[in-house]
Amino acid sequence: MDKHRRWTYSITKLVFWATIFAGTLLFLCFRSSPPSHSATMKWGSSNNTPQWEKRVRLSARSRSGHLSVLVTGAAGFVGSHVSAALKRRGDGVVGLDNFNSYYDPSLKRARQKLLEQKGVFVIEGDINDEKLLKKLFDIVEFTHVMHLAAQAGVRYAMKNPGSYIHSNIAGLVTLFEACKSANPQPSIVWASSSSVYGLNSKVPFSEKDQTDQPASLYAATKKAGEEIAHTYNHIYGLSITGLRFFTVYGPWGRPDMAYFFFTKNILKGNPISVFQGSNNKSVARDFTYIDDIVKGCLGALDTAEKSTGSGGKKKKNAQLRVFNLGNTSPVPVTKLVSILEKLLKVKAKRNVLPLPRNGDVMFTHANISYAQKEFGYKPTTDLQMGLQKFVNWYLDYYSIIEKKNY
Ligand SMILES: O=C(O)[C@H]1O[C@H](OP(=O)(O)OP(=O)(O)OC[C@H]2O[C@@H](n3ccc(=O)[nH]c3=O)[C@H](O)[C@@H]2O)[C@H](O)[C@@H](O)[C@@H]1O
Repeated sequence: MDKHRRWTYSITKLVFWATIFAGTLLFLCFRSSPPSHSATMKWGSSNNTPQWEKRVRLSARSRSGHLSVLVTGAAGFVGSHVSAALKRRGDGVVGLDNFNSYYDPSLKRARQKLLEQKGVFVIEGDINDEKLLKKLFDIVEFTHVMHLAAQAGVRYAMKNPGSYIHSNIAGLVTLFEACKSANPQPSIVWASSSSVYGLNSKVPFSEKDQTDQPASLYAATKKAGEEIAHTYNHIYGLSITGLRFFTVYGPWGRPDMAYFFFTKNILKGNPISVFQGSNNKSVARDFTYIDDIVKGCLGALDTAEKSTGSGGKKKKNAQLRVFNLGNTSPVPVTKLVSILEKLLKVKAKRNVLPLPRNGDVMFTHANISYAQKEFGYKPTTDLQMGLQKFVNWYLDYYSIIEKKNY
């Protein structure tokens, strides 16, 4: 072999092995990168691609005559249940959630996984992200927005007030801005809270009652949200419905809520703090089961009129509503604990403490006649039955063997 041929042979060999090496590397990269349906797909320049857009469109596609809904807070407790229910009946659903760590994000990921199996794409992104919202409204003509993303919890507001402003005020405004500029404008249904009744003592709570004495920053941000809704309805013709949820509980619930962490602590043999008012008065809540809340959310969506604005301008007056979604029968927290003890077959170690002045109110009690009249809202699950379903889920989800020491 002459010198020139040897040289060419070596180069060819080098190119051959370099190609094999690069090919292997590429193969390994693609194999280890998440598949397109991965639950961890995050919004950002790397996936703001035609493929990402296709997934959004596919998820938003509804059966003919059905709704196309953007659900914010879709990996949350109420959001995941509502998203699943909408998808089940043929509506198109795109979810949005920032997966923050206010409570265990692995529970949010598990909800997301379930939704993805049902064909609901949940985008990881924040409602404060204007660009993302604009992009979503550019890709899909959403008929409705179900806005459930929020910083929840009444007591946590003293620890992290900024998070309430970020999500419940700034986030709400960013979302309303995107909705008012969208063409067509969607109708909006969003989660307010029973906490807006604050120190109200007239029972049962009616939507007509005054709500100007919030007892927590959380309540104040929800009340502010109702006022902001009024503004966007008035100026831009957005159709907006606020739903005042009353202490929603059930399977896949929020670990920061009392019924949830009571269950955890009772099972672990840890003490629980049961709050009590002055003169040994029991604190009570109008606990409302998740399936009843979902029916209320769907009823509100189905009776929402269209927004009337376009190009950011109002054409005529649009619908503005607020509904209580409660159970109409308050139950003392002491009774909640007794039901849990029976269901878990474990005696709770109760520490009775005076109701702290950190946002809690003595009782809540919903008058639901308006929601009943407008969309036939009628809760059917009492606390005993609802907690039974929650406990079944809890034991299954956390794979805990029931203790037999009651
Ligand atoms: O419906 C509402 O408006 C609100 O309902 C719940 O707020 P809350 O009713 O305070 O629910 P929990 O935190 O689960 O408390 C339930 C009851 O247990 C009591 N509690 C709570 C914690 C505790 O350690 N001990 C205790 O006795 C509370 O005083 C309250 O009466 C949610 O956490 C809020 O996000 C929601 O907006």
